[in-house]
Amino acid sequence: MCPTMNILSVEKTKENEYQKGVRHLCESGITRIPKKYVLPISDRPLIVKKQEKNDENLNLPIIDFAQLQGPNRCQVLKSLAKACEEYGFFQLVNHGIDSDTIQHIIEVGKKFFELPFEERAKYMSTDMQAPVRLGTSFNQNKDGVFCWRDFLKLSCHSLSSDLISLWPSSPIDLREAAANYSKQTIFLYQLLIGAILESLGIVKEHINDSQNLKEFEDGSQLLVLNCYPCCPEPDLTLGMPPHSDYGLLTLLLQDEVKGLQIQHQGKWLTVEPIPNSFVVNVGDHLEIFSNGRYKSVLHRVLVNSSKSRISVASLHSLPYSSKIQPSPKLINESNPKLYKDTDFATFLEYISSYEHKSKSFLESRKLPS
Ligand SMILES: O=C(O)CCC(=O)C(=O)O
Ligand SMILES: [Fe+2]
Repeated sequence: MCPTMNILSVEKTKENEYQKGVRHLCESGITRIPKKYVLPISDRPLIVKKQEKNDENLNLPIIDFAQLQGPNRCQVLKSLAKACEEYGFFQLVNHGIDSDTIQHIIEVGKKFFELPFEERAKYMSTDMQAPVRLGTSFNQNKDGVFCWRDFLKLSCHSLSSDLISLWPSSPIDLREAAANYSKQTIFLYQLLIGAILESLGIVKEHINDSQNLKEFEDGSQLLVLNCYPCCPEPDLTLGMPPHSDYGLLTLLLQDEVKGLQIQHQGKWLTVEPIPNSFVVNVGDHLEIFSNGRYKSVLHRVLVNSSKSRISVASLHSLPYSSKIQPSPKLINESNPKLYKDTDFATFLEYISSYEHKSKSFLESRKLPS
């Protein structure tokens, strides 16, 4: 074999290995990260020293869900609107989902990623639309530099027993934990999106037939279990690159290990985990629906050398038959329409065909001002 062929086939073998994920890579006992994961200097995180740490920690606005359901609703709706406008993020406490349900999903997530590679590999797919998909990086079909994340995506669209039977059978209680978690987060989401519409001044009576409340309540749900293994060189890579979430709302559960950063006033700030809370963020579809009033904000994930981290993102979006468009209720002479209408199929094609980074989808939808 000629030397160039040899180099090419070695590179191809390495590429195939990286497709197997970060946990698989770590199991080989690496002490440095392969070049495939090393970001260009300008994209690397600046991991700050201990004494400066307080400056970059962020206490997100806190929304008390129990208060939202009580006599103080009006006041809480105002705080909700402010959080969605200024941060695009908030922490939700007193949400009513019991701590057993929460611990259970985190536990099965940890156990799943600890399974032998062959067991996990059954669920690998590079098809972005697969109902169950174990994958790695951000978009492993497209990413030039890989990020330090493995994930399991479970589609929860109309939670039928046929769908659940496609989910991993190991660990033994994964299906039960994920189905229970899905039901409870859908319920929470429905109450929360109702409150968000109300905070935008769109109450039930004002929702017209073309975009009725049911569309918001009956949308799709995707659960993403994210696993970020310990990384020997955390300042050279990221667990997730800067991105915004595509849907209406994301309910994120993180374990006690911090890593999530959001971009706020031009700075990357680390979100302090609060036990038993959700980090909730506005997605691209809600930014469009609100005609830019609520912000879908860039966020990314740092990794660290001593602790692996698990998070569970529950992504809620409109049904696949819907049009993604600014609410006519929020458009008037002083608030002209800022985004084009998009049908869901066009949107899905967009996210699977582009390297879905930064705010590129939103940028592509902006109307010239
Ligand atoms: O793991 C995290 O903290 C964030 C995950 C995330 O941004 C996502 O799944 O879209
Ligand atoms: Fe995200």
